[in-house]
Amino acid sequence: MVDTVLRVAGISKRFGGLQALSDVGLTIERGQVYGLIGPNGAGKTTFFNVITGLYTPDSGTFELAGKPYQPTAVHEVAKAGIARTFQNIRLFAEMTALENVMVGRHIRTGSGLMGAIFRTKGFLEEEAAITTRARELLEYVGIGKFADYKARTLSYGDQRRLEIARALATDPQLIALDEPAAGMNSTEKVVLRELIDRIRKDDRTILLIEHDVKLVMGLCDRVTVLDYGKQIAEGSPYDVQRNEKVIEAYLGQSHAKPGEPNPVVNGEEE
Ligand SMILES: Nc1ncnc2c1ncn2[C@@H]1O[C@H](COP(=O)(O)OP(=O)(O)OP(=O)(O)O)[C@@H](O)[C@H]1O
Repeated sequence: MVDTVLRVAGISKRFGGLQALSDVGLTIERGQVYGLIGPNGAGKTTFFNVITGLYTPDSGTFELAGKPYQPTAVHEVAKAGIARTFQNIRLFAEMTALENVMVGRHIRTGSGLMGAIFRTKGFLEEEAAITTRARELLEYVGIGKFADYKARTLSYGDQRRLEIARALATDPQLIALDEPAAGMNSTEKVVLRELIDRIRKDDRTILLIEHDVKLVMGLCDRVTVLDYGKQIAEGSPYDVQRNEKVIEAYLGQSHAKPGEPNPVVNGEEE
């Protein structure tokens, strides 16, 4: 049986005179890594911001794990089951790596403020469970040894992995990664790729915006391509790389000049 995690349809979003998204829709099945690509300014981040409740869309319908949801507030969307990372890393810089992950986990806990103030037995047990889970997740993403380091002291690649651990801590239906490889060197990218592969194998579902086309094509089961806010292709990486409209969209931008290797076809974009 096909198990759909995210189904969105007819998403449009306008900023003043600019149509940033026009009637965009996609369906992501459980266990898929789904890629969202497109030249600069195509609308990828706007799409992420709409489905995660940061921007209010002008139109669109949304369904998460078979239930309609309204992406009206970020915390509601997180509770509903979408966790995300950001293009510009957003960690609590002065908190430790462990504390950053614990913050993510608190979304799924119930002791509340009174429990915290009076340090009830239930609260203390819950905190212990949260700490254990947060440590496990830091190990899982490969930065367990930095649990007690302040987030700001971690390398760029490790901060990105910490963001992923924090997102996983919410036990999401869908984990949305906004350019996870941005600014990484090639060694860090290999490690990231292995991590995303492992997350998928552990039965998670991933939506990925990424500029590194090689990474997208190697990892994703399905890909949607946006250009000027419109969906110009959807399909397997193999088909999308050969789609005329996609090749044109990338050639038409600064990504590659005519006569130079096309990043979509050759998967060489950095
Ligand atoms: N808050 C906003 N207000 C006004 N215009 C916006 C806003 N956010 C995005 N835009 C515009 O919407 C269009 C789509 O931008 P968006 O950031 O979604 O593209 P993108 O595909 O993520 O680009 P990039 O790959 O460069 O990150 C761009 O023309 C951008 O300038």
